[in-house]
Amino acid sequence: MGTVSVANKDINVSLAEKKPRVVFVLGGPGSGKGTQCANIVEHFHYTHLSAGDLLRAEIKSGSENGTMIQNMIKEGKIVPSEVTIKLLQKAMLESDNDKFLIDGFPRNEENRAAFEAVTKIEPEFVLFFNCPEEEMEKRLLSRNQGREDDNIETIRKRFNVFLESSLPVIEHYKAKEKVREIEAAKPIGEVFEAVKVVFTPKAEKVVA
Ligand SMILES: Nc1ncnc2c1ncn2[C@@H]1O[C@H](COP(=O)(O)OP(=O)(O)OP(=O)(O)O)[C@@H](O)[C@H]1O
Ligand SMILES: Nc1ccn([C@@H]2O[C@H](COP(=O)(O)O)[C@@H](O)[C@H]2O)c(=O)n1
Ligand SMILES: [Mg+2]
Repeated sequence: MGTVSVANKDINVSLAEKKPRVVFVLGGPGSGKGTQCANIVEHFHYTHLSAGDLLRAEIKSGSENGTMIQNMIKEGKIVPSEVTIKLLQKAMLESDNDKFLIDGFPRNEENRAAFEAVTKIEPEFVLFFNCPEEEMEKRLLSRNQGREDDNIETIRKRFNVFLESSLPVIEHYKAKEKVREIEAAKPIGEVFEAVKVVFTPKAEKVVA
């Protein structure tokens, strides 16, 4: 695998030439996407790109888009695709890896269509953490990571956005038979056992 570095201005090596393998990781707020991605990275050597984390880093960097992004996150709204896709493209180009977990993206139809049009990348599959709202709410209210959107008012807005805008994206991929659904309202270790089955190549699966 060739090293791709935006810092070295190696602009001739495009994302298309790199041909990254992408898994979209979706699920409601607090369903455990970030927690399980950390386990997948450790066991299956993917690079984890959380769209939310990239947007929060952009705010901290003092970027010209920072205030707009911060306001959108506080309201639980989806940031324009152009901004998020640029951050994802940059992160993929800067990585030496060619396998990516894209967590929390695409969040709506605009995200999905724009990513496909700009990058020409189709996900290998979509990992969907299905979790009841009641459980997600409990987890978010005790997350304690100082996130400005982990308050009950914003959490309710995020749940609405998930139902109205993100579930249709999951339906889109279900129609293409690309969704691998995981029951996420179980202890972290049990959820990961189900995740492992999805990521383990068929030939390696032991028949009991
Ligand atoms: N299976 C689980 N059982 C109990 N708690 C969990 C489980 N998975 C994650 N958590 C906890 O719930 C909180 C939310 O998890 P996490 O940050 O992974 O969710 P997320 O889907 O990435 O949420 P968001 O969309 O808000 O970023 C964390 O405090 C995490 O430790
Ligand atoms: N594709 C995305 C992903 C996230 N956002 C904004 O960030 C917030 C937090 O995202 P998490 O995945 O960390 O929960 C989210 O509520 C959105 O405001 C986005 O705009 N587009
Ligand atoms: Mg997360």
